[in-house]
Amino acid sequence: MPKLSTRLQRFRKGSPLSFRLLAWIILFSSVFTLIASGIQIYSDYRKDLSQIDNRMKVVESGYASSLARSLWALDQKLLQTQMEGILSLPDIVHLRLKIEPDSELVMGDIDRGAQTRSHSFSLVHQGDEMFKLGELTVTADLGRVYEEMERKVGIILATQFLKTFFVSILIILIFQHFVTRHLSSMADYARDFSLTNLSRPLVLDRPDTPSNRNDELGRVTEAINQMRERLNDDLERQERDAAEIHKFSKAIEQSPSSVLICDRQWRIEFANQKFTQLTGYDAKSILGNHPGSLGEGNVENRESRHLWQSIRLQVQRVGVWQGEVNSVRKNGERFWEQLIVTPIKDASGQATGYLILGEDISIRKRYEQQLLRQANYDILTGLPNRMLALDRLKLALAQARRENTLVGVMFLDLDNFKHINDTLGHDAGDNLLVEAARRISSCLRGTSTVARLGGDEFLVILPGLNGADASYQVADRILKTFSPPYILNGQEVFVTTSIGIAIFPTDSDNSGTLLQHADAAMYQAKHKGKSSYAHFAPEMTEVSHERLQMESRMRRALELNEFELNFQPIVHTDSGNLCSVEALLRWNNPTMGTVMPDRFIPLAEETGLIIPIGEWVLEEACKTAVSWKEITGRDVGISVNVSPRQFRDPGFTDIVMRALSNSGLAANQLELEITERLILDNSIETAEILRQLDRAGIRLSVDDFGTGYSALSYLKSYPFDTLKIDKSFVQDVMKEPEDASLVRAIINMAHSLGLRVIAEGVEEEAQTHFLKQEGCDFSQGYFYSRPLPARDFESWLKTNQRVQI
Ligand SMILES: Nc1nc2c(ncn2[C@@H]2O[C@@H]3COP(=O)(O)O[C@H]4[C@@H](O)[C@H](n5cnc6c(=O)[nH]c(N)nc65)O[C@@H]4COP(=O)(O)O[C@H]3[C@H]2O)c(=O)[nH]1
Repeated sequence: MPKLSTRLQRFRKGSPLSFRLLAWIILFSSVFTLIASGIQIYSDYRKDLSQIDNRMKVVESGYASSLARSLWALDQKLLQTQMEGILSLPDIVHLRLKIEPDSELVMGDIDRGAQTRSHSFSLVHQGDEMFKLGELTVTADLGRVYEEMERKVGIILATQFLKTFFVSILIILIFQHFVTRHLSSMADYARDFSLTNLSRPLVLDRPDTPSNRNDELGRVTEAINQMRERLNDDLERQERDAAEIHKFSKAIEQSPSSVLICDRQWRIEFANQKFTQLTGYDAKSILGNHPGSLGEGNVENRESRHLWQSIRLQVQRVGVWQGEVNSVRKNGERFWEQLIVTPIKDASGQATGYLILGEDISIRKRYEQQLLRQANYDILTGLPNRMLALDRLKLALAQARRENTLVGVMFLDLDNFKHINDTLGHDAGDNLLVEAARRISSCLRGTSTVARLGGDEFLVILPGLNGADASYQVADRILKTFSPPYILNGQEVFVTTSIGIAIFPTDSDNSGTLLQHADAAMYQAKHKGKSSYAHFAPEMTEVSHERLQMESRMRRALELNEFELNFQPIVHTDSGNLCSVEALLRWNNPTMGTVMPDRFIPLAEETGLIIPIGEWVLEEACKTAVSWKEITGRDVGISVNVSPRQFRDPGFTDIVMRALSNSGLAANQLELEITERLILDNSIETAEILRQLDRAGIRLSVDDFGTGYSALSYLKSYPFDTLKIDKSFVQDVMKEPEDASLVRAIINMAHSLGLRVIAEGVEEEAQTHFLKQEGCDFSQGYFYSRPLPARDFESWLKTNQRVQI
């Protein structure tokens, strides 16, 4: 409780309401008191007057007969005594007795100016007859009554005023205690109220009881505190929003991607630092411009106009545009960027602007082009490789079908290449291949294709022929260009070639069969004597007899239990500790011996036998992996190769899930290795199967990366966990700087896509140092262990020092 002095001070200074209240209470109560007192005084006055009247009536009733008797008896003395008796009565000051007929007796005095009241009555003798003897007029002085009234007025006014004053003070003090001081606190609170002290609630100096909480002050306090809390919340939200906005704007400003924000009319409103870095345009200088108008002359550029038109349409229809764009920097230099364009929508879903995110992918593009070259061209000769040659062959066949022409397919093999390679060395062999490629190419027209299929095998495709003769002429020309000697290691060497020819559509209308026929014809040519050509004839298919035999053996191999799995460890590159194991298939045939997968898997694929074989591999691999837990005391993951044919089989996912449930292997311990070629078909089914497997928790890896069309951008679209760099790159990292830079780029890019990397074919320690330095996650190769049969691999697991158990 504040001290009395403080309360008084507050009362005087800070409580005008109390003062005004006091004044009004005094005024009203005074008026009221005055009216009440007036009524009271008036009624007392009336009472006094009626007392006097009564007294005079009492005189009449008490003295009239005795006075009449005294008059009748003419007893003057008695009359006087009686009149003196009347005069002694209070307030009676004057008596006038008129005696009949005409005498008068007066007693007492009346002060001049005095207020009086008189009462007259007749004095009558009551005998047989009634005689009026006289009349007495009694006069009373009202002076005492008036004095009394004045005194009363004084007393009443004084007491009423004091009473009113003190009651008012009391009321005020009570009011002040219960109301106004709290109002003052509220006023002080409201005066001090600011956004900086929102956490201090308003607390009134009174007990916190339910009744206090529910009265008006309690409710106002609660309302103020609720308002404070709301403000507090709003402020906090505002601060949070501001912090978020600040964070986002910083993130956008410092984003590693370039960011452009455009308004609804595609006018640039904002560009971040990265955009300036990437394009050379200062943000301020491009505000208001269309993003497609940047770059000299771009406004006029039809290509750019079309591009932005289709971007605009797709964003409107689909809600996003994504693609790779060849953009121009301010200095005119071109670069590749990956753009994502999305609308910025308001709460009602209306586009209020557009967000354009850009990422410089020039390096990736360069490597993709390099990889593309690598995948499609033979590095040594610069000629298309097998893959590109097959593509071209398919194109040529399609064109020939449309134009009704023939296509010549030639298979070439250098007759004594192996001997030259062995005797003169690999460099001489390489030089020979380069020169042979040049000579073959020199015999062909622009539309023809010459490709190196591998080793010393070349393929020539002659599209748009009118007859088979044209292909014989080309074959003759080629044989002739081979006549001059080759200079290898300073020596003249004579090299010949054998050519097999198959013609579309007479020999086959299918590219694969055409190649087989050309191959068969080439063997025929070789048998005929070298340096010749042969056109395919059906008898030559004998060659495929071997294939048929293999196929029928393979059909029985599963029943006869001829398949076996070998296991090769995959280790952590930095520690050499075991990470997981790859299962590799072997076929132990009594006649053919151990057949390696490269020999029989393509045939298994072609014949569809890969599906039951693949199922057996999955079952066996999962079961074996579970059995290792007893040896190592921990889960060991297993990688299983899946061929495209197997993958596209409708029952594939069921087969995988069954293998997991039969063996009890956890899904995340199984990794499926899928070749890069499979992703290239880019079909919806492929994507869906991959996603199904991913959802089931199975790990997915891209195998033989670098041998197909290594488009890293495709990898983004699929849920891969791991990328396996093909051994052909890894094996030469210490010899070929180009391979080293390619491996480095693949590792970096895979990491940037969130993929882990396995290097295959690690054979030397130096390679492990290189891979460690480049941050390659895992390694696999003969350096760690060759693929081993199950029992040998178990011993490896038990004895290998590097295994962390
Ligand atoms: N030069 C060299 N080679 C190394 C080294 N380390 C491992 N390798 C070999 O590299 C191949 C790695 O397997 P891949 O790339 O998946 O290539 C495999 C895979 O694509 C396929 N394959 C193997 N088993 C299966 C299977 O069960 N199903 C299917 N569909 N394909 C399989 O056959 C291919 C060849 O298998 P393998 O002959 O066992 O050959 C294996 C392995 O023995 C090394 O340091 N140097």
